Amino acid sequence: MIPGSNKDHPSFIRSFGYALEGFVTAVRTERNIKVMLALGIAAVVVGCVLKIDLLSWCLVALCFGLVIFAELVNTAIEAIVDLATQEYHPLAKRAKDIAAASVYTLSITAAIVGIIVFARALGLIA
Ligand SMILES: Nc1ncnc2c1ncn2[C@@H]1O[C@H](COP(=O)(O)OP(=O)(O)OP(=O)(O)O)[C@@H](O)[C@H]1O
Repeated sequence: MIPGSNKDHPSFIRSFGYALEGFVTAVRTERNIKVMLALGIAAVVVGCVLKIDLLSWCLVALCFGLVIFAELVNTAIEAIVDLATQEYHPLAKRAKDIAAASVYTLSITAAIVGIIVFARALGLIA
């Protein structure tokens, strides 16, 4: 039986375990998540080197988390679409393209925030 399909929902710890499993699977199978994690780690290193302030750390953490979140949701949507059809379908294309667009929208936003945060830390902007 699929866990959670009856009235006995999995415990919090077991649910967290499934979520962790999902995260590990996504990191193992999706190149984009690896790239985003590497960029996030790079941002943390640059933040340490430039000694950015607390609010800037909050912005870096928020952007990092949101981009990873979007990529995870995008990966889940891709899996659902592939489960629904292995054939070419305009709606499958629409769903995957829009899900991918959400990741790029957030990535570009995070890049702009990162440029502003680090440019300010370097004294390039007030
Ligand atoms: N069943 C389908 N029907 C129509 N178009 C599809 C279908 N599956 C994929 N596509 C098209 O191919 C593109 C790439 O799909 P794919 O599933 O390979 O995602 P991906 O390139 O692995 O995405 P990501 O890089 O985020 O992992 C989609 O954005 C969509 O335009």
